Amino acid sequence: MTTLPYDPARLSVCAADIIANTRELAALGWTPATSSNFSMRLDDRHAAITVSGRDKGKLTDADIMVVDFDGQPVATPHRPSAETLLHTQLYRRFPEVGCVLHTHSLNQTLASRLYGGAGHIRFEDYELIKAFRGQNTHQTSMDVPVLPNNQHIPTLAAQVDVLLDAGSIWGYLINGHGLYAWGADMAEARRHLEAFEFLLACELEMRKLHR
Ligand SMILES: CSC[C@@H](O)[C@@H](O)C(=O)COP(=O)(O)O
Ligand SMILES: [Zn+2]
Repeated sequence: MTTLPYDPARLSVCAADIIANTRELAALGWTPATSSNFSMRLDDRHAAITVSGRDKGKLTDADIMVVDFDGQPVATPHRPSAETLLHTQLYRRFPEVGCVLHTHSLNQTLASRLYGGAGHIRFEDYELIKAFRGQNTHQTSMDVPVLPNNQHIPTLAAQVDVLLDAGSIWGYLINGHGLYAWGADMAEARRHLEAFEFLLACELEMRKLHR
């Protein structure tokens, strides 16, 4: 009998959490056409992550695999998400990060295109800013970075590292692509993801209203 380098019971719990949440996010239309990827920390060297190319609205246990923090598959023949390094860099850097969620909603994609030139989108004086960990007033502003898209994920990851060096953030947009958000656990990452989505929708509506 081979011993796995991670706790299979923890993998089962994380897989169930990822599957349930991903199904809800897919039902909202935030994961079109097999896009998006999701992960949870298993321990200080491993994460559970979605297998590449799967329909994120119909995931089963067979669609969740394990990678190490170099992004390499562990004890599985499956291919991990093409964007695995964008997940593992967060687990590697921040021991407190327990979950990373990446979606491609219409609002996220549109906002990334409209604000890609500026390089960020600013949320100011919204009550929902308090949904982010560490924020306790609406009387503040928060800049969400927008990175240029890149099919070479190590290059993208290096750009994200520069952002992470510059200050505390809970997510970023990639131009024409989507949003990455994270948190201590699934509940916090989901809260952050939903707050980003709502605030991006507000900014897009404000533009339509010419405010
Ligand atoms: C199907 S287009 C979207 C992909 O290129 C990618 O951006 C994505 O989010 C999903 O890739 P995946 O490899 O399934 O994790
Ligand atoms: Zn993507």
